Amino acid sequence: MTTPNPQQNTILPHKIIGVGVIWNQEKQILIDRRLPTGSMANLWEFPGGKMEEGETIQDCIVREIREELGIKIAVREHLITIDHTYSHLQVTLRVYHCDYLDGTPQTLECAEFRWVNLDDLEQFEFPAANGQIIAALNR
Ligand SMILES: Nc1nc2c([nH]c(=O)n2[C@H]2C[C@H](O)[C@@H](COP(=O)(O)OP(=O)(O)OP(=O)(O)O)O2)c(=O)[nH]1
Ligand SMILES: [Mg+2]
Repeated sequence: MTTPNPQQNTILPHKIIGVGVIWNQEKQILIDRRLPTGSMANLWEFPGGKMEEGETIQDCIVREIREELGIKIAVREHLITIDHTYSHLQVTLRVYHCDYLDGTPQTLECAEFRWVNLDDLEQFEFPAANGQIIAALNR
């Protein structure tokens, strides 16, 4: 999908991103740090990635979290959907609450990960669109 970019008068790619806010039994949230290469390098994020053809958003979130961290989760209720335009990409972040089920997180496709309390999220540097996710979690 593409969308006009009024700032540059060009066409930007548009990606649907499945994003999981993964809760453990201690009411902590799993965040990961993006790799030092590629777009938005080194920023913290909620695990997830691009939806592929033929999969549901729930399939996408389960798959991405298995690929990036090697853990099993269950996708629960929708939290928020955010449209955001970066300089190189337009994203629709479809964010769902998830329950941690099984497995020890590993840095398969991320630089590091951490279980954090909701109140501690503000200490980490996230992409610009994530301010709305954190605000929704605090409502
Ligand atoms: N997973 C995730 N992506 C986010 C968040 N906030 C945010 O702006 N994004 C953006 C960054 C990226 O442009 C896009 C996610 O795409 P990605 O590059 O991680 O996609 P992917 O995991 O499928 O990785 P790849 O195979 O394309 O390398 O969404 C967030 O909290 N979590
Ligand atoms: Mg990803």
